[in-house]
Amino acid sequence: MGTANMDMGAFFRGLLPTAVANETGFAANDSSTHNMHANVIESLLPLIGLRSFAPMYSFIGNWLGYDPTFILTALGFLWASNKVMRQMYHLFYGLITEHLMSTIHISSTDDIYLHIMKWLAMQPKMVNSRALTAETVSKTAWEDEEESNVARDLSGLYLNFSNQEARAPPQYVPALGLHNFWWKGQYFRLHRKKESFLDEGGANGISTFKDKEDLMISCLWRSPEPIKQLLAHAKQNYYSDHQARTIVKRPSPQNLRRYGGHYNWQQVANRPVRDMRTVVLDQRQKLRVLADINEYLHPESPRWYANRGIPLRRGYLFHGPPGTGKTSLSFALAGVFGLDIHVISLLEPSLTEEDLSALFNSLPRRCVVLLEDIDTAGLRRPSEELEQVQKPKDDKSSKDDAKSTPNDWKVSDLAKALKKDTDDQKKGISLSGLLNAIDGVASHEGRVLIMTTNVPESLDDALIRPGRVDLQVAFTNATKIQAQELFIRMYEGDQGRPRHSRAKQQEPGTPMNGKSAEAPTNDHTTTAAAPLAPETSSAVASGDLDISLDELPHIAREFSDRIPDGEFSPAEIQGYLLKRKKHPRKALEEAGVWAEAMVRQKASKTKILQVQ
Ligand SMILES: Nc1ncnc2c1ncn2[C@@H]1O[C@H](COP(=O)(O)OP(=O)(O)OP(=O)(O)O)[C@@H](O)[C@H]1O
Repeated sequence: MGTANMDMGAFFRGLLPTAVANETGFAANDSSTHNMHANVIESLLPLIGLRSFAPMYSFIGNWLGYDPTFILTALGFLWASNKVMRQMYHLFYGLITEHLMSTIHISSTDDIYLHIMKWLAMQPKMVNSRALTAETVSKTAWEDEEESNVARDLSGLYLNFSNQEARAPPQYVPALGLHNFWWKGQYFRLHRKKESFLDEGGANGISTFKDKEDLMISCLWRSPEPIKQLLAHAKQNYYSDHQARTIVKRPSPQNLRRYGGHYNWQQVANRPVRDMRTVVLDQRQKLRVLADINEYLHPESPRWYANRGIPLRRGYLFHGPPGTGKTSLSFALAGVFGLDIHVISLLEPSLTEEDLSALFNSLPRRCVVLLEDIDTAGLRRPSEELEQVQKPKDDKSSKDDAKSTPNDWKVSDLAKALKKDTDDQKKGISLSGLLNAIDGVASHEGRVLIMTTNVPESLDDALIRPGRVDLQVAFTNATKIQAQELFIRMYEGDQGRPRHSRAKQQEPGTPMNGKSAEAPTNDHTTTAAAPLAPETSSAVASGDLDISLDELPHIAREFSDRIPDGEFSPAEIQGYLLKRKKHPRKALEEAGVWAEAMVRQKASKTKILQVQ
């Protein structure tokens, strides 16, 4: 017991090194002091439940041959110094962060978040970080792709994209947590963190937890200037090819729109700019619109308008039959002025008048707003129009209805009644709602508003009065000159390697290679099965045509002679040419037959094409 007491004293000296700092020696000679310690320890042991350790402690001491107090003292010292170091580190770090570092916070709901994440994904330095998040990269149809990356099927004739996902490497971005990186010789710290928040009033009014991410970028500098430079650089990088692209935005889904602001619009496409030359339209009309928008967007315009008390807005009405180029011109205009295009269709069922105002309210300073189908505002819903169209066809049934007594009941009556009920509930955008959005308080000044319609006559005068519509552009079915231009546009781009030598050897009007006009004109026509074979990649890629460059204007003129004036929309002519996109001569030869068949089809109002 005495030994145990003595050992326990040593044990406590180890546990409480500061308290026993002046005590030295495992076996103290001073027995009175020793006894006093022993008593104190003996009385403390039951309190701290260490009595059971006493035998083990003496056993370890005997086994080691020296007092375990030294080990415990050393461990205690390490633990304490670790604590002190940590505290000092935090203190030091806190002081540096507070006085020598600057931080900029970025919310994942802001576009800057996209800019910086795209830039980070492109930084090999960050990719070398040991904590990364891998992301699947989905490419758009417009992104360049090497032909050698595309596989073919076993026959070698058809392209095969079954392995395209496997070939696309993931993209790596810094994972959640702290990262350090250097840019332009400057140290940056990136803290990526995620927070959950309770989203009240989610879908069907059910509250759900949602994630929100934040980025904190800090630099070792007393001003955030280096971070601002970094963000500006990331933004520039993000928009590096913006000049050659048009960003298309549409209203976000309803559940996102209720967050307002930035959430109202979502990018749906980022496509190459549409060249103005590819829109076939009367040259004077085109130039007039271009000049008008150019003047309106001039930096001097806001002051000019303000000085005269005129609201800074400009509206355009593009009207004409379907497929005549209204949307195409809008996109080409957005491309010319480097503006994003915000497309709203008034036929969208979930769009309310409040939404429309909110959408106009959250437009950027300069942009093109394309309001499609404005004739549907405040007018009959399309379903009702359909009913009207169907009525003459249903004459027989209406006669039957007349014969039937009021007591006769049909299932179709119930269906009609139910449909009317839902249509009444779904009122859509009223005319006043649309006018409010266009020029009410919510309207954003500075934007280019383009409204399109197929039925200008049905528009309310209020909608097209000056101030709301400042310039009207009429689109018509293709004239002969436009058909000729469409023909040239279709084939000139692919004139990369015209077969001058081969073409020159031909008699004018003689099909290539001496084959009949009906025979496919690529080089795989020697076998009976060849007409079914697709054009091989080399033929498609090289742009080989069955005519020469010099012949194109002449053939285009001949083609336009075979197309009746103002009968077909540019979209119809384009569709015809697209089916013969490597065979302008064939397109010329078959044009007459196609035009006749189309005229017949239109006259008979059938939707089934006899010739395509
Ligand atoms: N004037 C034109 N010049 C060049 N291409 C045209 C022209 N008109 C139509 N097209 C082609 O036809 C297709 C449909 O054109 P677009 O969508 O611009 O017609 P739209 O008048 O807006 O039709 P809708 O009234 O049905 O919306 C596009 O592929 C476009 O390239």
